[in-house]
Amino acid sequence: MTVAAIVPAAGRGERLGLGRPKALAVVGGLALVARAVDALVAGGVEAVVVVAPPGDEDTVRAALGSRRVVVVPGDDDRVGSVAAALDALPADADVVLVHDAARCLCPPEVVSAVIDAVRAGHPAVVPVTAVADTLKRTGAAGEVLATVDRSGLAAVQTPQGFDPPTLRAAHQRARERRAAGGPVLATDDAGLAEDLGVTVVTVPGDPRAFKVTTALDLAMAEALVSAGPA
Ligand SMILES: Nc1ccn([C@@H]2O[C@H](COP(=O)(O)OP(=O)(O)OP(=O)(O)O)[C@@H](O)[C@H]2O)c(=O)n1
Ligand SMILES: C[C@](O)(CO)[C@H](O)COP(=O)(O)O
Repeated sequence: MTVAAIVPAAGRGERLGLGRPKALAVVGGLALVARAVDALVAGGVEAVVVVAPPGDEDTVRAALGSRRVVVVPGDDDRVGSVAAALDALPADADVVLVHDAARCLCPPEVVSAVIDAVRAGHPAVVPVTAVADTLKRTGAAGEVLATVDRSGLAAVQTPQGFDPPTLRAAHQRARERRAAGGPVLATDDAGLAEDLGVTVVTVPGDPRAFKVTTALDLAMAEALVSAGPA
């Protein structure tokens, strides 16, 4: 039995604005995608499928160096990119993680906690952190409509863990919804599993698993790597 992972790295990184795919941005001398793969392997992942921007597969392979990964081309959105990797998973995988290349500093302990929870029998697992800010619902003109009770809310990170049939069924349902002209509203894989009626459980996430989205995030990642192990 194998612990496998899909690393969606096919985004264009518009909000980071480097003019090249975000997964190829470098922190402490290593591309984000290489750091994300290393974190997964350190946490117990044995086989990795990286999803590259179509046309940039060789550049992504070069950034990954000698790491033993399969690289496949992605799609227009994250859901499509993860789906594009499903057929490249090892046949004997009993756990599949999906981990954003952009969450490049995820501690290995988070990875292993997600794997352990799937192996304990949970079909879908997400790492979460507490929400620190007050949350408000706003209207079209930016006016505050209501204050949201944050006590029952959590911020969701990756890696998200699944038993393979659950992840495949979740993406099959998403494909069917798209084919029928309906929207795919989920912004993560666990959301697709929820759409199937699967109960998703949580494990503790970690602030270091933040998603590099903007230039400030990239600067924070660089500072954390320069500061050394926390
Ligand atoms: N078509 C896409 C879009 C996103 N992703 C991946 O999904 C993760 C989370 O996406 P996000 O942080 O939004 O990355 P980008 O889409 O690159 O960012 P932006 O929205 O700023 O362009 C990233 O690792 C990204 O590479 C992907 O594989 N395929
Ligand atoms: C999958 C994710 O990282 C969980 O928080 C998040 O939903 C990705 O969102 P994005 O808009 O594709 O960056």
